[in-house]
Amino acid sequence: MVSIDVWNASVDFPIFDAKSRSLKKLALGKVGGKIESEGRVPIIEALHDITLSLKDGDRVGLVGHNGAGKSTLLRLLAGIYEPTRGHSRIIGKVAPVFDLGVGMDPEISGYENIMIRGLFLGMSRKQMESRVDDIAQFTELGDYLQMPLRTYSTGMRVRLALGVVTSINPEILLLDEGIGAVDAAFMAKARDRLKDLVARSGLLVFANHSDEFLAEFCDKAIWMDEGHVKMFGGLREVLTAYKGFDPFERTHQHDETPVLSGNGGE
Ligand SMILES: Nc1ncnc2c1ncn2[C@@H]1O[C@H](COP(=O)(O)OP(=O)(O)OP(=O)(O)O)[C@@H](O)[C@H]1O
Repeated sequence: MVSIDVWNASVDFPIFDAKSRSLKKLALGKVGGKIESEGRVPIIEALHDITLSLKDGDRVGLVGHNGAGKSTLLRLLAGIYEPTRGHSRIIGKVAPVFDLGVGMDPEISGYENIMIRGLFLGMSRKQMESRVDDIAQFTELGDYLQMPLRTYSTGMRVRLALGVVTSINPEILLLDEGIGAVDAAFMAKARDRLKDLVARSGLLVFANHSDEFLAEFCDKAIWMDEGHVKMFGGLREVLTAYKGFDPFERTHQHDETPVLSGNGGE
């Protein structure tokens, strides 16, 4: 059984090359973590005193303003960052999908990149060999798959990356935004694969600014604010508190299917 537990965890980033004058300006800003500048080296407190318990079957959306700590929290949950203070325990194999381009080599072909990216996400060579035709077909990239990745457009790269990501069998799936940049028809196709991917994942944490995406994949949510967990609960309850209105309200009485009234909280 997979699980992630975090106890009173904080993540600090000391900034050795910051200028004190620009720091004063930053202190007036609304976004970002808390900046402590009393010592000689300013420290950004990206996460502060986080306690969380996630278990098998959890489908958790992650919301919050820019710089609230969502990406840093995902990296803590992935075991990429160790807590500066506090503890974390991750049971299960993590597939971190933070940047669709990570693990891709521009100089090798699309086919070779499918293999490399799959291995990077924890699959074996054999598993990837059995999936490569299906992935190739999904991407609709045809002969381009034999060309080096550097010849691809942004949308073509995303197609390739989405093909690989949606083919894996993750125990713990951590998704950061960036699942965009493809045309609408392809996105509709990718959504079905994403749904299947989430269904076979043990545990999902998904940072996204779109209510629609969150409603499709998650039933719980964490609201991050200035490095703190401001709220952790049911998706609807958390989104309502975060946005100041209920995004599912219009359909509540007559229909269980949510019709959403807007995107993002920013
Ligand atoms: N590598 C780093 N070095 C220094 N500070 C960092 C680093 N990564 C994040 N931070 C700081 O930590 C805080 C949280 O950033 P994080 O990227 O986790 O926010 P986020 O909620 O994912 O934001 P966004 O929605 O804009 O992507 C911010 O104040 C940011 O400046």
